[in-house]
Amino acid sequence: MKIAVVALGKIGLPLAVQFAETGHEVVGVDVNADVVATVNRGEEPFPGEAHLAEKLAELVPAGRLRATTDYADAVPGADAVVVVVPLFVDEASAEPDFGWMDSATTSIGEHLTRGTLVSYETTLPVGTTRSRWKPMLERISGMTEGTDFHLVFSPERVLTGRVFADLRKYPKLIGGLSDAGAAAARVFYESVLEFDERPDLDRPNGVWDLGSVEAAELAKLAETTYRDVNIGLANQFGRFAAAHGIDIYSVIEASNSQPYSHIHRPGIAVGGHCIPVYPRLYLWTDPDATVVRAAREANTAMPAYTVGLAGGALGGLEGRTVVVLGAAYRGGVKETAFSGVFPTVAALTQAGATVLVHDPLYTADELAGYGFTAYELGTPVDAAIIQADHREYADLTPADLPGIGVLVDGRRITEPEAWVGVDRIVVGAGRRSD
Ligand SMILES: NC(=O)C1=CN([C@@H]2O[C@H](COP(=O)(O)OP(=O)(O)OC[C@H]3O[C@@H](n4cnc5c(N)ncnc54)[C@H](O)[C@@H]3O)[C@@H](O)[C@H]2O)C=CC1
Ligand SMILES: CC(=O)N[C@H]1[C@@H](OP(=O)(O)OP(=O)(O)OC[C@H]2O[C@@H](n3ccc(=O)[nH]c3=O)[C@H](O)[C@@H]2O)O[C@H](C(=O)O)[C@@H](O)[C@@H]1O
Repeated sequence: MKIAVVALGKIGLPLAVQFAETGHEVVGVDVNADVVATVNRGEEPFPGEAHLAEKLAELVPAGRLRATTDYADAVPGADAVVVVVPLFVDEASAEPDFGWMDSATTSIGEHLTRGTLVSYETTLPVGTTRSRWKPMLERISGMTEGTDFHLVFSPERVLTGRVFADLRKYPKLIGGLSDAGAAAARVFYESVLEFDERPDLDRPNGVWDLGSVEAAELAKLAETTYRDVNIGLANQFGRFAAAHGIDIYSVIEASNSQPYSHIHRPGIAVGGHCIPVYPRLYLWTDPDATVVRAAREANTAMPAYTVGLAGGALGGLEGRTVVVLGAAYRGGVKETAFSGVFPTVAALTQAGATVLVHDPLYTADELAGYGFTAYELGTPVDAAIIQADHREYADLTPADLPGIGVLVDGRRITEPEAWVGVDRIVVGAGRRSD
């Protein structure tokens, strides 16, 4: 098969590699010429994805995978076009911003030929595939979906950093506009993916046809909104527990020892371009979903609450020097989309603190690009707030942060024994040391 993968980002590039590894001819299209050039050298454009570097170094020189900025070089004659261009939510209006996706869809439509399966994998509001992509592709290509080409939605559910393992582990959900489209998608995904056995599932692991594009769209929004709502609940429990001298982590461990409880972890922020965003895509079509809205509010309140913990312990933040540890939205990922670093720095600055930011994955110049002043370990500070659970932060000691009086651990990754003599506060557990 000839396959085009549209967007060689943190998801699209590993997908292109996966498809090439299963013996197909794969061309990746990206508008970023630097990304294309890097891939064509057989190198990875971003760090952190397990096995990506070695797979690229093998597949690209062997001519099994290449990249281009030119849709005309990738889409015509393709058996399948897989689209993973990001969709954004406009911060001010809370409306989805389809800009990048519309542009990609226009380019695909201009070069689409008969017999191609087009599969959108980007997370979408329910109804988008049918009401937006179908008419757009038909108008631009001059062809008819269902007879000339097939259009399906198949959400991508993998976690960055372990994409290749997750592709084997999770059922591949699909939804078509017709039975024939769904059948074509099944044939395609069964030929490019291999699935681990999952005795824990009621159905065999593999391609799961959900019967409609809308059901497949909702499945992705449901699982991610569930995560946000669950974390929102954990954050409310955590705030209550800390106020009552209870360690929520031991409570959650106890509650989750029974099979019907899966309470997530409280923390300083819910970041990334997925979990904080998808509930808003869901709310866009179901504005009455009060549970979803309340969880969003509970989670967005956490950075200011966490800064308040530091301020309370220091007796005010005016004139204090505070370092925020972690610019990334979670540990081990070089990504700042909706990261808790932004509201945390804003709240500290507003309270009059001098704010520094540290992240092992970012250079001082990169941090300056966000308007942050970089912090070097070993420089005196009054307080530190752990924002991202980078592994390195578990090993920090007060000697790394000379003068530190207060540590607010927003991710509960430090051990109390290492912080004797420092006022250590864990979000969700307060000052308890057990
Ligand atoms: N990052 C994640 O953890 C996950 C993301 N997803 C889905 O994958 C989508 C993509 O996410 P990432 O790969 O992380 O994004 P990314 O930000 O890593 O990469 C996006 C790429 O799209 C390219 N691009 C923009 N406009 C384009 C166009 N018109 N034509 C071709 N390429 C274009 C950019 O140059 C960039 O290389 C997300 O919106 C989400 O729906 C799904 C599961 C996990
Ligand atoms: C494990 C999982 O299901 N992940 C899905 C998710 O991945 P992502 O990279 O966003 O990470 P993740 O969800 O762990 O953390 C988000 C934030 O919550 C915070 N977080 C997390 C867990 C918790 O208990 N508490 C908490 O505060 C955490 O600190 C972060 O700030 O979104 C992807 C996507 O839809 O595109 C899915 O494909 C993935 O399967």
